[in-house]
Amino acid sequence: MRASLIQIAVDEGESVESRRRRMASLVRGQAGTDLVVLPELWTTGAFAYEEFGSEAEPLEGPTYEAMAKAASDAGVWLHAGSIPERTPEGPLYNTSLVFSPSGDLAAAYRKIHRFGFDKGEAVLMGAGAELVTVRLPETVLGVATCYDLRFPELFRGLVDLGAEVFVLPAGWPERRRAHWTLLAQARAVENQAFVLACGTAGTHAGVPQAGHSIVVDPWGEVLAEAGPDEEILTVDFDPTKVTTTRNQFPALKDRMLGLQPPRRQPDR
Ligand SMILES: O=C(O)CCC(=O)C(=O)O
Repeated sequence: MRASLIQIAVDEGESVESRRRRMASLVRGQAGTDLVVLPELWTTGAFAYEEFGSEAEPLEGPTYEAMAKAASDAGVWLHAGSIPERTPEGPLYNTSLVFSPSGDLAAAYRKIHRFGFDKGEAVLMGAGAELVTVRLPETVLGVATCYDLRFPELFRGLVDLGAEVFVLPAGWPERRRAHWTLLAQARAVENQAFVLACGTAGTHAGVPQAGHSIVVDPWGEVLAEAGPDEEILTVDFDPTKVTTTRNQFPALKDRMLGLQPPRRQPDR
């Protein structure tokens, strides 16, 4: 399979509309690739909290329309990164969209772990509650977003649903780039799965972005890594390596489920 991760720069100097047009054209340029992956919240920037409300769109809004068309023009599976989704019932969500090569929506995933502790996304957006996988002809994708990378139990849940390739759009800050690389490799090794993690470049809301989108194989080896600037990272990988790795080193079969807390010792 061939995958392309489009690490676009999200800078304040460019309007959302211009970046959306530019992204659609970059996706159209990926014809011949099987799977294209975009970053988290690339219309506004993941740290542009003040833009979330004004730039939020319904699920089938302008980004959906532009990306559905770009996927079908290029004939690719497109993980279109995420949008700030406005819902009729009120809350915003950080929602990822996955399109099939005919431009149909194959899946939508609302980010489960919101970043910011007591501010930013954590207070402005609602939490998703459902794990999402997408079946491609060659493999099964497991979908997660940015801060989710810090929560291994989410990825185990995706493995239990059959995921072999984790696709993770992000807007990871430069300040914690070492964690990004380490956690991407950890999620790959512990789950014996591919990790395709696509971040942004540039600086928005005063937060320099890490870039360094990365593709890791089920043995934890880095197949490709971008630099800090805008870049399209293209990689060829063999999804059957997941089954081979899981058969040759069957650590997942040794999982001990349902571990109990320690029994209380009697007082002496
Ligand atoms: O976990 C981190 O260090 C970064 C997470 C983040 O930036 C996000 O989820 O938007």
